[in-house]
Amino acid sequence: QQYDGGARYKDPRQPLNRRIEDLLARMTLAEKIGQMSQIERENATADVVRGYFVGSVLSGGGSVPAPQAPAEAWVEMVNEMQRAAMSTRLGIPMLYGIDAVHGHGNVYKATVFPHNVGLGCTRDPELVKKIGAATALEVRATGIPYVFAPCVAVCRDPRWGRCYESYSEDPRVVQQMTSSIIPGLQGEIPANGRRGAPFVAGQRNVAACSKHYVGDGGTTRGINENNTAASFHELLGVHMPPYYSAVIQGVSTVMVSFSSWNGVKMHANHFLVTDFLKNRLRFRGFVISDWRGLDKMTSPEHDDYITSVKLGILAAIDMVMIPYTYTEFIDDLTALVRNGTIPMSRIDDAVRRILRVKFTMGLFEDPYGDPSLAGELGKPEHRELAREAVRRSLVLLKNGKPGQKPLLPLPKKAGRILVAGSHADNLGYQCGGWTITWQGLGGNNLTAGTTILNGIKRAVQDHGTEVVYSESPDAGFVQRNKGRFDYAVVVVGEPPYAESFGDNLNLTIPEPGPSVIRVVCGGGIRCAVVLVSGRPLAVEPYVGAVDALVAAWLPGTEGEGVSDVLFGDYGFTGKLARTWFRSVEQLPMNVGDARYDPLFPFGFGLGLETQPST
Ligand SMILES: O=[N+]([O-])c1ccc(O[C@@H]2O[C@@H](CO)[C@H](O)[C@H](S[C@@H]3O[C@H](CO)[C@@H](O)[C@H](O)[C@H]3O)[C@@H]2O)cc1
Repeated sequence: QQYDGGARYKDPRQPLNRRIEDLLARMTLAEKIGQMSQIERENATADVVRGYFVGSVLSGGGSVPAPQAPAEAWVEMVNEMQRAAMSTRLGIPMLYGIDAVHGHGNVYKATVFPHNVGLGCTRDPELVKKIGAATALEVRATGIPYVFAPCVAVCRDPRWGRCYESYSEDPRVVQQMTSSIIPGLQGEIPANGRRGAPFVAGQRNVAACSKHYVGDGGTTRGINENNTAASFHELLGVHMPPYYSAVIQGVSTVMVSFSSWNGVKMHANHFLVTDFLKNRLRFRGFVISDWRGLDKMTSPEHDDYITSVKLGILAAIDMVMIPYTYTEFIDDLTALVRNGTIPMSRIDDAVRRILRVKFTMGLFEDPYGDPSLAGELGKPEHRELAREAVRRSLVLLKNGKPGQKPLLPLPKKAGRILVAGSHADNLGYQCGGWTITWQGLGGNNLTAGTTILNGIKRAVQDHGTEVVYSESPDAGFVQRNKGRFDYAVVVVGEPPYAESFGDNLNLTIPEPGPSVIRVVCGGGIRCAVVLVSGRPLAVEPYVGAVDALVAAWLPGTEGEGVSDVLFGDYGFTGKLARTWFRSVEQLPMNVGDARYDPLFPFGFGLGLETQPST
């Protein structure tokens, strides 16, 4: 059927399902399988996008058009690929996806918000919704309409390298944040919206992706991509609740986990993907695999690949993230359909879901990035929001030794103060993984932001206080000068990491952190220790020696949020969203467990009122 602008599916006045069915009926098998293929941007030349009818392109962690690429370069890159997609016979726009783990973290000069482990401590859904909206604007500033966020993992063991991507060990906190970040990213679903239907409000919002379905945070000893041994009841009670919330909020896509449930790979789990997510929860967006998720179904990886393709597509994965081996995937899936192993009805279900998301989000009407949004990237209002999130995420674990007055809030007016530690003046360390590169970086040149030391200096600059910074002062220095310092701030913690590179069985504070704590705090200077980490660490050996202890998590680019609270311009309001263990031998140990003997329990956090600046 024609309308004045061409085929019915191109007419935005047509009902959604009529557009979907009209387009589907026109598509060849090659065009359908192309829609199910997501390739890495490195391979997405115009010829490949056009020749394989590619439906989606992604940036893997750290995959950028050029180092320190500005928003305009991102928009041009995405639009060039889109022009190729729009030039195909049916002109189906491609969907560009990227991670937004803590803001638009891959992108130079984007606002980097606190990682989820800190946001969970705010217990502030409205704040998290605003972060979603700001993130959507920064992602759109680069011409991208789709993010692989939020991670809605319920991390049950801090030995997991991705625990910082999880809001909490408590599914209710994760649900609360999920129900906020998704409408922040996608926009609020309409009151009369169809349950489970994907929703994106407009061109200042992005399609979201709740991940990694399901049980990614429950693996044995927190081993990344490993097995989650749990009864169906426990899976439903601990790991599934955030997906109820995500579907209710109209999440557009769900990403399947690399992990297994009771020995069955999630990427091959028909019961949980089809029977439960699609049929029981009525999820009507599309299910996407993780990076090379079909390859990783077997050990060794990619062994008997065509069987993995069969199992994954029949489990009901709809779009496959095949960064590099897209020709093999396309050939294998084509063969499986041609020989009847995979029915065309399964392919049509996948393509309907993909088209439903693309039509709903207006991608056919607005396929290209909007250069006028470039100013949204890293804009001051977003940085102020991030600074507020840092303030609200800090958790005060100790303040004052027995019989002594509390150290915090620190007086701005002091003769001389010492700032020490590897994380005091290191923007990369305070951002953590998934920042500019997949694994994150050290140093202060990776992007724009303010370090914790910057914040301390600015806080005291008008009060005649001298700030002495020494990353790793030796005992002699401290002994010679201890009488000259009113107090010290010691900032230590973990270096950046992502995924399996962060798996850690001992969870000790990495050196030189403990040494600096011992030298400074044990050297007779009153000290506040600020811990920059993606999770609770083994701090019991040091708690007695310090005057104050603050969990800052991974605060991101706005380090002044830490000094705002250290000096009392704002109070401490954060509450632990994770149990703080005494010893790793206790793990896993979560709130509600019969055996529960934490150093600091779930929900703990000392309060501290603000004080007039002195
Ligand atoms: O050199 N090595 O050793 C190495 C190892 C593993 C790699 O594998 C790859 O590295 C990353 C960067 O290339 C990719 O982002 C993914 S991660 C995956 O990708 C999705 C899209 O980014 C995210 O939404 C998911 O949440 C996440 O689980 C993969 O792990 C790459 C290199």
